[in-house]
Formats: sequence, structure tokens, C-alpha cells
Amino acid sequence: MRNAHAVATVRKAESALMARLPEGALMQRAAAGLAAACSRVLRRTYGARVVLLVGSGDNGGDALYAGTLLARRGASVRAVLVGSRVHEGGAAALRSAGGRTVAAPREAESVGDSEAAAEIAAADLLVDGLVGIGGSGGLREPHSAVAALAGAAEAPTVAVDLPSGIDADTGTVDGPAVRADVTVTFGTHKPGLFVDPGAGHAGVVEFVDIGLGPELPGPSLECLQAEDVARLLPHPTAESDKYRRGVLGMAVGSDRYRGAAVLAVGGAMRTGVGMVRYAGAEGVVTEVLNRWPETVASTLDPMDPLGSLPGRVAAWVVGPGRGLHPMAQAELEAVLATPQPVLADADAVTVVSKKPELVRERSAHTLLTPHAGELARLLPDTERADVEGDRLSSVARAADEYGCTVLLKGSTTVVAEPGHPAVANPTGSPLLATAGTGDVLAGVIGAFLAAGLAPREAAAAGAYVHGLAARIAHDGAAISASDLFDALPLALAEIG
Ligand SMILES: NC(=O)C1=CN([C@@H]2O[C@H](COP(=O)(O)OP(=O)(O)OC[C@H]3O[C@@H](n4cnc5c(N)ncnc54)[C@H](OP(=O)(O)O)[C@@H]3O)[C@@H](O)[C@H]2O)[C@@H](O)CC1
Ligand SMILES: [K+]
Repeated sequence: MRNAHAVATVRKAESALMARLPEGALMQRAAAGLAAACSRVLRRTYGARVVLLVGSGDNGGDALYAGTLLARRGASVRAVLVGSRVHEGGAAALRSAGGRTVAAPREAESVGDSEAAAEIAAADLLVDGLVGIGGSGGLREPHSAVAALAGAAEAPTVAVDLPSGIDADTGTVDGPAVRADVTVTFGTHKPGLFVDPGAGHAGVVEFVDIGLGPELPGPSLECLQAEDVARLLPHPTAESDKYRRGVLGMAVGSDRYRGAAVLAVGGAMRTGVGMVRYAGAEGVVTEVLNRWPETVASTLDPMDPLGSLPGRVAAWVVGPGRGLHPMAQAELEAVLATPQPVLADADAVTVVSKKPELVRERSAHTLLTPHAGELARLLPDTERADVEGDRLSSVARAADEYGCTVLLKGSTTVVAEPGHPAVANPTGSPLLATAGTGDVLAGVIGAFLAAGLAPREAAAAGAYVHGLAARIAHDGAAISASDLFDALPLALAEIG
């Protein structure tokens, strides 16, 4: 598990720890870890040209002390000073180890022709110490112009603590920001490193332990790793039968959207559900049975559709491709009136946004799985762009307002549940931005719910497996949602 803490929490823990340690000890620990990571990226430190981008604060201080260590190992180190001030101790240490400092011009227009620009272009490695957790808002000038030069340079970039220009708490990016190949983060991960667009700027995230752990409370965000998902996955035993592995009720697809039913049922089947009890219109039942003959399917009686919904299920998936007509709404209400956990996706989310009390007043578990547009509909005065810009706060707000678990699909899938840390999924991929993948995801998570996983864990594990399956299915060409069917068992096997 990778844990992340908000900046305010990091600051508190940092001052408690600093009070017990000699001055500068934490920065030395951070710098040692950073220098080691830089050496790994360089492979050969001796003779390498390392350029440090140094802002006013301690983030620049870390870069300067790490540069000092690299200079002592034979690297040629230049520090481009970008801030209004510089960490004096760090700058003195670098000079005494043979490194040089170069001031960046204060005016953005002059940056491109400066000595600093020439150093950046000729570097073998760039170290981004412009701003860390002390940054606020988008990068100002001349930081922004320097970040743009770094982006255009050929050398790999190692970001100190976080890529400059991303918001540490939310991952939002306002204007230009550094794109790192490696981010070396200290003490704990920062939430913005796991959530897009910040996550997309961070590259490979390496953690350096500076002893902050005992001072830190529980995380505000978790990022599951393969071994965490392996612990969550239901493992069938010799005693397992289809009922113990879980029976999933599915009210998905419609005459108009038959594919949604085939995709969602397939997601559950290929995740190893014990049994799917499917209910739908006659034409959809035929399609589902043609593709997944193992489904226990019943045709809804048009005179009494609610009366013909299947019973004896451990969990429900409702909504994908089901439509918004009054009967679909009545069906959703009937499903939500059962005591089983319910995953409400797509059209069912839209219904819930119009009738929030359906979920708010429910005592059994509910999991909503909106994409950004649907989440915006769930929240008052919120546009899709607001959700995209700050995925973490948006999903947490929805979970609080509806008193249920919410999984926000998209560039980084995030799960929130009141009273628990949010979960960010690390396996997401732009490959999944294609029609029908959400239907498959609903089936995957439904299989986990039916097997008895709690909604937060089912959602997080489902997103992880689904993302991994997309990566496995991808052989260079684009993938479509049904390519995930064969990849799901492979993803499950890879996780173990
Ligand atoms: N926590 C820990 O345990 C440890 C923390 N450590 C390290 O300390 C780092 C935090 O250091 P920090 O507090 O000095 O702040 P930091 O991020 O360097 O920048 C602040 C300065 O940047 C500027 N600035 C702000 N916004 C800006 C903008 N948008 N655009 C441009 N400039 C902007 C502003 O400067 P000014 O404008 O006043 O010149 C402000 O004063 C942390 O990330 C980690 O690397 C480690 O050493 C070990 C232990
Ligand atoms: K940085």
C-alpha cells in the first residue's frame, strides 16, 4: 500500500520530528535519498552534467544538498537559481564541493537566451527543486519559463518531492508544470502524486523514508499495489460452490442497448462470479445467452416487470444501458429496496441524481460509479470541468452528500467512502477511454460484491483489475471493451 497525506498533516508531523532532531537533519536525509535516485537515473555519475533548478524554499535546499553529494562523486553540477532567495547553506555546500550557481533572469522573456537556458539544454540530468509542498497556485515567472525549458530539454528530469506546478493535495495543475521521469518524495506520498493530472506529471514515484512515519496519523489517500489487491481477491477453495462464490443479480442493458448487457455480464463472468441471474427484455436475454450461456436469465414480464426480478442474489448491478424510462426507475427503486449491496451505474446514477433520497435513506451498502459528467450531475452547482479539475474533492463530496461509496471513473479512478481514506487506482490507462469499458467495470466490481467484498474494497480492486486487463489486452493497437474479456483472467492470475 502506498499512503499519502495532505500537506497540513505533513507539516505537523515534520515539526514534531524536527523538534527532536538536530537542525538540518531531515533535509540531509532527503538529500541523500534524492542523490541516490539521481545516480540510479544517470547510471554513471562521474562526469555527468547535472543541472539543478532551484527555487527559494527548502525544496531548492534539498536539490542543492543532493547536488553537493553528486558533485563529490564527480558530477559536474550547475544550480540555476530561480527564486527571490536561495537556501544559503545549500548553495555554500554546493560551491565548496565544486558546483557552480547561475542566476536565471527575473524576466520570463530573457530566460530563453540566458546562460541558464544553455545549461538546461546541455544537461544529462535535470533536478526540479523549483517548489515543493510550499508552492501555491500555478507556477509564477520566471519559474514557469524555466519549467518550459526543462520540458523541452532532452535530459531526464527528477522532481524533488513533487513536480513543480502540481498541487500537492489534489493533483490539479494550473498552467505549466514540470513533467518528471522520476519523482522522489519524502516522508510520505502526497495525494497529488496519485491523482491526474498530477499523477501524469510525476513519472515513477520513489519514496524516501526520513523517519516521519511515527508522527503521521492515518493517510488521507491510499493507492493499492498488486499485493494489496491479491489480499482482497476472493480465492475459491475446495468447498466453494457457485452460491458461496457469489450470485450476482444484474439489471443491465435494454432493447436499445443490448451490448451493455453482454459487456456487463461478461465482466462479471470473466472475474469468476459464482452465478449471474440476469433479468431483461426478451431480445436482450437472447443476446446475453448467446454470448454467455452460463447465465441464469429470465425475461421480464411486461405486465409485471418488478415481480419478475430475480431473488436470492448476494449483490446487484443496475443501470448500464438500462434507460431512463419510468419502468427502469421503478426497477431501480425496487432493487434499492432490497437489503443487498447495490452497484448503481450509468442510467441508474442519473436517476439517483434526480432522487438522492433513494440512496441517502438506504441503510444497505450502495456504490455509485459515475464518470465525471455524471458526478457533476450528482453535486449541486458543479460542472464536468470542475470534477475533472479536482477529482479527489469532488468524489469525496459526493460520498459525503449521499452517504455511500462513490467510484469516479476516468483518467485516475478514485474511490471515496465517508470515514475512510480515499483510494486512487494506479493501473488506469487512456486505453480505457472507449465505449463499453464502464459496463465491463460494473460487472467486475459486481462479481467482487457478490463474493462478499465490502463496496470500497470491491470498487478499488475492480478498478485495479480492469486497468491491468486493459494493459494486458493492449498489443500496440487500440483496444475495445470486449478485448477485456480474455484479459481479465490473465490480470487476475498476474495479481495472484
Ligand atoms: N516536510 C518535510 O518533512 C520535509 C520537507 N523538505 C522539503 O521542503 C519542501 C518544502 O519547503 P518550503 O516550505 O520551504 O517550500 P518550497 O516548496 O520549497 O517552496 C516555497 C517557496 O516557493 C515560492 N513559491 C510558492 N509558490 C510558488 C509559485 N506558484 N510559483 C513560484 N514560486 C512559488 C515561494 O517563494 P517566494 O515567492 O517567496 O520567493 C515560497 O517561499 C518540501 O517539498 C521538501 O522538498 C525536506 O527538506 C525534508 C523534510
Ligand atoms: K519540485
